[in-house]
Amino acid sequence: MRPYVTPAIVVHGGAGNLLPDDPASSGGPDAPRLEGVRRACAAGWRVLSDGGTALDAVDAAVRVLEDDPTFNAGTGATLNADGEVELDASIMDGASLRCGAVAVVKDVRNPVVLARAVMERSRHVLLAGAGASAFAREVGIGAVDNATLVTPAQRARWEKALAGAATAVRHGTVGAAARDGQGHLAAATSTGGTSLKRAGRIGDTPLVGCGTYADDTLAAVSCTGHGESIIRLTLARHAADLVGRGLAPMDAAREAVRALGTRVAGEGGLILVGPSGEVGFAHNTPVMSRAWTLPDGTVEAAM
Ligand SMILES: NC(=O)C[C@H](N)C(=O)O
Repeated sequence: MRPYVTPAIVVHGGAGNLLPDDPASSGGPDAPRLEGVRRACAAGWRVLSDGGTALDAVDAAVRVLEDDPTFNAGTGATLNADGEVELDASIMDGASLRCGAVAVVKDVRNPVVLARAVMERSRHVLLAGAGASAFAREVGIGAVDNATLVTPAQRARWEKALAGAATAVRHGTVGAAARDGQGHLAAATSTGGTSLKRAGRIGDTPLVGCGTYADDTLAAVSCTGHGESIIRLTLARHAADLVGRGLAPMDAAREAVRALGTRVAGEGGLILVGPSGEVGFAHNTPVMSRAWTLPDGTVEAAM
């Protein structure tokens, strides 16, 4: 039996710009984005402190963020060029290296739950589109109308963007990485992708090794930012490898994000947890909302 170690969790609510119409622009500790990542981190911590697994903790934390309309995932996700929500998500267990992912899902409220079902209840790693929806129904995940995932704020942004009035590029994905009391790692990521993306576009989030990676011997990582750049660098695996090569988690996060900028001119950020439970995060965008726990369970948050 492995000795009990102090659990740790870190979550993010996306890297990007702070827009004037962003509720977080009002600043202060209660701004919705900070409040959201704090709540998600606390939800994950509750699972860990009750003796739950890292996998359950990242699942719980990401679900909170998917249900929070402030974030670009689940309800409140950004709209594609056709004005619809198309969701991507993935989850990975660092102990077994099992993983599951879904892409281009239009009718599921919590894509991270479906990604986990792909991991645990199918023979596959990644299901997309109509096939993912059919699988959701098979495992008892109910259908929601696409319109219920669209918030008035995102509809208004979409209309502005179509009219060419929106200038700022905005990313925003959600994710979590955790270590549990047994020392196992897990990570999960969920997104609506990039705004005005072509229908059918798939970003880094559901691609294991790109948007998400977890290996008990390396690190658990969740990425956010320009998906096409992140894919080219297989950023999550790259960051995990840096920890594996001996970099401290914070240094590994910084080095991986530096490479994102210098090698592929990509914008984004990432969070990670190393095997020791030390967390790391970095971004090269103006902001990245994030929250993490201290060993006593206190939640810290920053933009
Ligand atoms: N919001 C994001 O972080 C975007 C996501 N990485 C994607 O490209 O799909």
